[in-house]
Amino acid sequence: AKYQIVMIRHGESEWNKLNKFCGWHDAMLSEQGVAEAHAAGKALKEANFKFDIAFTSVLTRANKTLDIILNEIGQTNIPISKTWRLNERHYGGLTGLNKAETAQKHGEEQVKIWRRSFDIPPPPMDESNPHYKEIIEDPRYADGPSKAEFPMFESLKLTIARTLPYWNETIVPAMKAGKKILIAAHGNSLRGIVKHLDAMSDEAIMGLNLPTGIPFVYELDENIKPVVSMKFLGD
Ligand SMILES: CC(=O)Oc1ccccc1S(=O)(=O)Nc1cc2c(c(O)c1O)C(=O)c1ccccc1C2=O
Repeated sequence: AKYQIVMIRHGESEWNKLNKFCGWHDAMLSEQGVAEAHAAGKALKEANFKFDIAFTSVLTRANKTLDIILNEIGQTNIPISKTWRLNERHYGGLTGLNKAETAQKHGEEQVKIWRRSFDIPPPPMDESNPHYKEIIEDPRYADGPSKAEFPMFESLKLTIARTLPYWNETIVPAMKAGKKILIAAHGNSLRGIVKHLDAMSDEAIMGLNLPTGIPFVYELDENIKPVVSMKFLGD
C-alpha cells in the first residue's frame, strides 16, 4: 500500500495494575509495562521496521514506551513530537478511583451508564481531587491546552474530537510527505484514530480495548483508506 503507519498503546502502568482511573495523572510504567515495551521494540527490530518520526503524548508512560522501543531498534536520533492531543482520556473526578471506590461513590447503575456511553462524561475534576493541582499546574501543558480549553473531564466523544485535529493536521501531512511514522499513545486517543480510519460506529469503538504494548500496523492507500487494518505484530 502507499502508506504504512505503526501504533502502540503504552505498556501497563502502575495504575492499570491497581485498576485505578489514570487519565491525565502521570503514572509510571509497571515492571511488566517496561518488559512489554522492550518486547515490542525487539519485535519491531526483528521485522526490520524503520521510522523517520515518532508522535506521542505528554505523559511519561507513553514517552517511556517510545524511548524503550527506539533504543531497542537503534533509532534514538529520530525527531519525537509530543502533544497533549494524544493524551489518554481525562477521567475527571474519577481520576485516582479504583473499581470499588467508583461503585461506592457513584453507584453501580451510574457506572453501567458511563461504561456504555460515548458522550456522557464523568464528573469534572475539582480541587477536592488529590490530583487536581499536579495536573493543572504541570509545566508540560505550557504549549497547550490553554487555560480556557483545559479539560476537567472528557467523554470518549470529546477525547476523539481533540485527537483527530492532530491526526489530520500534523500526522497525515507527515505521512504524505513520505515520513515513516510510529505513534506511541493511549487506549482512548488511539481509539479516536482507529475509529476515524475504519469509519467505525460509536458502539463498535467502545467495544475495542487495545492491548498494552503490542504494536499494530495500518496500511493505507493514497486516500488514507485502510488496505490492511490493525495488524498486530506477531499475528
Ligand atoms: C476492569 C475494571 O476493573 O474496570 C474498572 C476500573 C475502575 C473502575 C471501575 C471499573 S469497572 O469494572 O466498573 N469497569 C469499567 C468501568 C468504567 C469504564 C470501563 O471501561 C470499565 O471497564 C469506563 O470506560 C468509564 C468511562 C467513563 C466513566 C466511568 C467509566 C467506568 O466506570
